[in-house]
Amino acid sequence: MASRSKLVRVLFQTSVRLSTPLRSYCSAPGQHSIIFRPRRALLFVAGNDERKICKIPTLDADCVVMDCEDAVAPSKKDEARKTVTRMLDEVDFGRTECAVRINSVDSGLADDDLLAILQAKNLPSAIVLPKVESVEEMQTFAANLNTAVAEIEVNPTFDLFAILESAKGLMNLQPILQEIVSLSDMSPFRLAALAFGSEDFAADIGASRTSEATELLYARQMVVLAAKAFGLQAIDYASVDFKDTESLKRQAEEGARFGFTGKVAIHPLQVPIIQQAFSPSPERVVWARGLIQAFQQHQQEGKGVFMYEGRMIDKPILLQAQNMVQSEAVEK
Ligand SMILES: CC(=O)SCCNC(=O)CCNC(=O)[C@H](O)C(C)(C)COP(=O)(O)OP(=O)(O)OC[C@H]1O[C@@H](n2cnc3c(N)ncnc32)[C@H](O)[C@@H]1OP(=O)(O)O
Ligand SMILES: O=CC(=O)O
Ligand SMILES: [Mg+2]
Repeated sequence: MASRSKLVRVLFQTSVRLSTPLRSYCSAPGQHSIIFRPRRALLFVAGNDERKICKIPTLDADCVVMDCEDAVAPSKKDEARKTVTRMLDEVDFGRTECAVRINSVDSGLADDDLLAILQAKNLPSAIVLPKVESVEEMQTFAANLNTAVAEIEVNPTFDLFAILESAKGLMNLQPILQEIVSLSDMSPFRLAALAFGSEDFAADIGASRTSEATELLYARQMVVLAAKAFGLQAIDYASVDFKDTESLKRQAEEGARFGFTGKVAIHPLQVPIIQQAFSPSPERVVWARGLIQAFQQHQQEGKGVFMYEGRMIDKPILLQAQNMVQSEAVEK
């Protein structure tokens, strides 16, 4: 674990380095950390699988996550780092945002991942950190990222997606999030999303996975609640049975109803199904717009509650309708 004094030293070194903008982000330069990005499908791909990475621009995913962690065998970690770094520079990902999942802090591999990836000229806009479990490892991550950034000539800022996938991580969630927010004041990252890692979580608590996912219910809702409390996007689990597209549709629609803003995809077949599930349907948007208008009329008449298309409407339902209209607007 990095001591506070080491962290402060590294932060100081970072703050005095050159800031010539020689590099760029691999998607949407200039939009980083300012504009809300829809991240409905986050398509994972093994970092050492060049053939699959080269297919990404044809798949119309909101976000690709090139993986250096569990999709990569221990003997291929170095190959994955080199391939990801090269792909960042060689592939035009078009509208698809680029993220990289590094190994967990606990693995001892995260430093080398960061140092390698930061050699790319087109840096990823987001870093995905798996198996987040403690305040101390977030301090180590921040110190390591600051050290790695100090080696390059630009001042990037990364969106951070933290994956919660253990009982310990979920039980420590609030202090972890508070620490990340305070570290991000002095570090080149901004926490943007929480993701739920169902497969590691099931292994951690000794659960058996089912298509209905009732064994994940409490943990998923904890992730959504924490994400909303901290103003973050919430990314639901990977449905690994990728040929079962009917179940995927049901699972993705359920995630959207729970308040998740997106979902992990592992196969191209899943991308359109997930993106559709996390987009409000045109009929719902028309319904929401009508409701908002009716609400305003009733407010002018001094009525807080009224009936609209057979349902009782009051302020919280107005807020839900406003969410729907807003999410349609950002996805355009
Ligand atoms: C629990 C977790 O940690 S989830 C996150 C980590 N897991 C991952 O990253 C896994 C990502 N997914 C994959 O690697 C693959 O989809 C697999 C291994 C599951 C199946 O791969 P394949 O056997 O090649 O599947 P399939 O033959 O159906 O693929 C159809 C086409 O889509 C491509 N494809 C498959 N998955 C992906 C992907 N994730 N990204 C881009 N292209 C892909 C294949 O290359 C193939 O095209 P090709 O014939 O031109 O090569
Ligand atoms: O990392 C993802 C998971 O499900 O585990
Ligand atoms: Mg995992």
